Amino acid sequence: MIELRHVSFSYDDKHKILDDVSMKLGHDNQSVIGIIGHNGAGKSTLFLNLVGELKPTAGEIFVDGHKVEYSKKGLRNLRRKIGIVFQNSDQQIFYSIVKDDVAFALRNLKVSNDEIKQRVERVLRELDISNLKDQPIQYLSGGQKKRVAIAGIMVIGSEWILLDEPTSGLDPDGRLRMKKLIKKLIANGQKIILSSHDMDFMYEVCDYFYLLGNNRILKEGNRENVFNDEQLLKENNLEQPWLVKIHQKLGLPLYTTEQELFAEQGK
Ligand SMILES: Nc1ncnc2c1ncn2[C@@H]1O[C@H](COP(=O)(O)OP(=O)(O)OP(=O)(O)O)[C@@H](O)[C@H]1O
Repeated sequence: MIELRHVSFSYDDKHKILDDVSMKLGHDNQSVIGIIGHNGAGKSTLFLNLVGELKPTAGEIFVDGHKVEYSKKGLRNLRRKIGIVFQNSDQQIFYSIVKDDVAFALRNLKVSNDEIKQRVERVLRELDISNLKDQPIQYLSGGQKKRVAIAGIMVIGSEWILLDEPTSGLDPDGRLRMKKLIKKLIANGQKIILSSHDMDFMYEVCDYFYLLGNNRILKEGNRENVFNDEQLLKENNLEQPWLVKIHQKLGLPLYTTEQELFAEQGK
């Protein structure tokens, strides 16, 4: 579990971006946790605090009961536990060739060359991008770059993976692949924290939600709890997922996926 105790964060002295935020991420064995909130609500800032790229200006973060230490060693340990895939894949490209880039973190963690080769090949296969192995990253499409960035995190095998806007810039096929990938990661025993403005995607994929707004957690809970509150979503510039709209407006049961709806209603 990742626990935030009274965490505050500001980039400057004037504005608090996170103000006394307490969370117990994964407290009830949730495997995909969604962070939602309007533009500028502080989702990315929260993520950067979770991976130790930013240090809370007040409060503390605990991972599996251990307080996060901001020493070199403490941060190295944290990176083995929590990996992040940034919204903009270009932010995490370190080498020009795909296989070297994916191997980057493992080299830093002093993993042997043989093991690096094996792990990189396995992850590229899992992501269906083995054919890109020797390609220069600069010539890849946005969706392909995203998969390379994810490979670079998956290869570490960290327990937690943070995905900041994983569907931005993806076409419907890319979005579907992302859903499948998340399922695969969960099946591997990994846990995901997701942030996205794509409410339909979030609704379907996550099993617990935090709504961030006014620098605080305004609401947390399961699908039903969070997405049935139309007013709160509106106040936070968030759209209700279409499956929730048809539930509320047409009186249909609250389905989790489109497949579930069509299977039930088509009977
Ligand atoms: N490096 C920075 N220096 C100063 N202010 C920053 C910095 N990064 C973000 N901010 C500010 O912090 C606030 C929260 O930004 P953040 O990127 O965390 O929000 P977000 O919820 O991820 O937004 P979005 O949905 O648009 O991605 C915004 O007001 C933003 O302008």
